[in-house]
Amino acid sequence: MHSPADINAIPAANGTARPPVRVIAVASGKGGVGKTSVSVNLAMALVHAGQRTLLLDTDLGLANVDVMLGLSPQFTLADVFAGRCELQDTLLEGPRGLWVVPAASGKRHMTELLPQQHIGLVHAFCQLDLPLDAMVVDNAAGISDSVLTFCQAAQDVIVVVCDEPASVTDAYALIKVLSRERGVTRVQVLANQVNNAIEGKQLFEKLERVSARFLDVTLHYLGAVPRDEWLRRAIQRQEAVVEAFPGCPSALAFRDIARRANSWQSPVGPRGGVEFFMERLVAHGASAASTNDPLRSAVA
Ligand SMILES: Nc1ncnc2c1ncn2[C@@H]1O[C@H](COP(=O)(O)OP(=O)(O)OP(=O)(O)O)[C@@H](O)[C@H]1O
Repeated sequence: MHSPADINAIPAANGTARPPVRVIAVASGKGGVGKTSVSVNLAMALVHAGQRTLLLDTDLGLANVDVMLGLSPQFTLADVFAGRCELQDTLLEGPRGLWVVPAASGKRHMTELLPQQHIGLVHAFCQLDLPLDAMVVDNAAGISDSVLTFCQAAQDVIVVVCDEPASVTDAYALIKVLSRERGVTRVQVLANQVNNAIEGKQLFEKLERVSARFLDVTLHYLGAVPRDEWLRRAIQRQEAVVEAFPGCPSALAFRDIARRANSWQSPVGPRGGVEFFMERLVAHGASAASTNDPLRSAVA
């Protein structure tokens, strides 16, 4: 395993300078609000917009990106951590050349990545020689260390919220921890399963009011995805709705959101590829590790 300091010594696989990859972390606090649907469709919509995109499933407890896309992984991230394969072996090619790194479903003991595993992941990604413009990270529900570390390392965090009291409360809890404990100053809010545009905006305003009062974070309204029967049908068909039913309301909303994400300021960093994100991941994972139970780290 590599220490955080070693990471700077890891060369890009082909030694050439590449522009930094735009990394977008998708999280929600509460489960079941549509985070994976958003990740899958945003990634697919970015591909439609000409962005070479990788979708990384980091939900090691209840992974389902591959199921949503009808892909059959032979290996998953869990196999990488167990030393059974290289990260390269987990790569799946989805529709239109979307790259997918699946996680493993039902591994209850793997719901949390240890700091060393974060570092191992960094090393593996630095060796992965994929030409990429964007990476979408589908996080687990909740506010575990892994979720916080992935969000903190990404250039942008999308918090998915829907019109249920628990969703709003949990989204606020996530934003609060990201802001207070991880120094995140900017969060994109996406309202999912809304009945109309006004409902989406009101949901955002509710979160914004309370955040502006108590937190040092700026919330941006990324937009709303309507509650859409076509999206459910696409899930049944194991396809992204932007692929299966490109003219339906949710697909149009996802395309709009991808357009907006494309207009965000590009990341700047001394190194290219995914190294920018990965170095941040290691730095933040390492600082989180220093507050962790040393016994827990020692058994990794
Ligand atoms: N915009 C939408 N319109 C209609 N149904 C939706 C929409 N978004 C999500 N759903 C429904 O909600 C279900 C849960 O969505 P999804 O699996 O994306 O949520 P999640 O937040 O990732 O859940 P988990 O936390 O369990 O991973 C989907 O199976 C789908 O039926």
